[in-house]
Amino acid sequence: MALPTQIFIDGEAGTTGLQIRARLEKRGDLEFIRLSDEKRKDAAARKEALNSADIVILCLPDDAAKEAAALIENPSVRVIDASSAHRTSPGWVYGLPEMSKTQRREIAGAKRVTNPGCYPTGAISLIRPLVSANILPADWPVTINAISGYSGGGKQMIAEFEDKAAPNYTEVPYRIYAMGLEHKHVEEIRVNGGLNHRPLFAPAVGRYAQGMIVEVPLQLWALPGGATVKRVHETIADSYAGERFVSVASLDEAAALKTLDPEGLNGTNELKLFVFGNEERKQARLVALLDNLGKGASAQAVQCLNIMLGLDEGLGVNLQG
Ligand SMILES: NC(=O)C1=CN([C@@H]2O[C@H](COP(=O)(O)OP(=O)(O)OC[C@H]3O[C@@H](n4cnc5c(N)ncnc54)[C@H](OP(=O)(O)O)[C@@H]3O)[C@@H](O)[C@H]2O)C=CC1
Ligand SMILES: CC(=O)N[C@@H](CCC(=O)OP(=O)(O)O)C(=O)O
Repeated sequence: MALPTQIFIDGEAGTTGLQIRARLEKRGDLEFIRLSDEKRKDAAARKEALNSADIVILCLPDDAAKEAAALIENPSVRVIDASSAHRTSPGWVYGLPEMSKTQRREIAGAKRVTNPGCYPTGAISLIRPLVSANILPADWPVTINAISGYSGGGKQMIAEFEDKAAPNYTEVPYRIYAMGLEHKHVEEIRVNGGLNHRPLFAPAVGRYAQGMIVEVPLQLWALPGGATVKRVHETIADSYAGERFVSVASLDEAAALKTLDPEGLNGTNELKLFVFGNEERKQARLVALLDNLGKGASAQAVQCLNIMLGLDEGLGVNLQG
């Protein structure tokens, strides 16, 4: 019988780390290297753990994730980084398996996998198939609107919204942010979406813990080639046919919806895409629904881990061959 895979989650006490741990806890094929509370930020203890694991999962702020990656000297250690430190770095494979027909295989063989950002998971999944099909020119000035639950900001933002004793405690119901147009996800979306120009990204956070909606509005009449709602939907749906964790609502299902709840997929690794459109007006709203801590972080990291371990995702894809 094969020995259990040794896993070290650096940052296990944080929002993403805790959820990864909870998802993996009962697995008999894995064993965990853990540091005591006093040692979890001790560089020497972390270095030893980082170099003893088969697979390390980094659930740290960006600077600490860069530091952790640099501490790894053992060439057999494989890494999944949940932070945004390496999202567009050379030598790191982007951990969104459904992004292209070859991505799953690249993840399976990778030593360094960068887990996608929560907003980029939704945005790239909507944009990339349309750019690949030449419906959306790579030069198009894309806009992305989004709302996330406050757990997207990690322990600090959770305290801001939940802990009345926190210095910055707030009861605000909704707020926009990143008005300086320098959000850390923009370049990641541009590169993996296949765009030539930085999309205009308008995120917001709401007074609820978890779940997000990412939206790309499109004036179809302005697109060269004059795409229809039907063609946009078909193109996106075809891209994810047969995928276990990404689904595309039919146009009828989308048309029947009066509202959409950002918490609808909480606790899952699912991503659901919608094309809301009006053929006569030649306008569409492309929408992605996901859990920022599920497909947007922890559950996605577990999916990458499974692919790296060569485990069957139920898709009939042979990654070992
Ligand atoms: N929350 C989300 O929706 C998503 C988060 N991510 C990314 O995942 C990463 C973790 O985020 P999140 O879990 O939300 O953040 P948290 O702030 O909840 O957790 C970060 C953890 O890292 C620990 N930590 C900080 N510095 C060090 C260090 N030098 N050595 C060891 N441990 C350290 C913190 O310790 P302490 O407990 O003492 O503060 C904390 O436990 C971030 O890069 C984030 O951008 C990615 C996708 C979505
Ligand atoms: C609501 C909120 O603040 N969300 C965070 C993004 C979530 C996150 O941690 O992003 P990564 O996936 O890149 O690590 C933000 O906008 O900075």
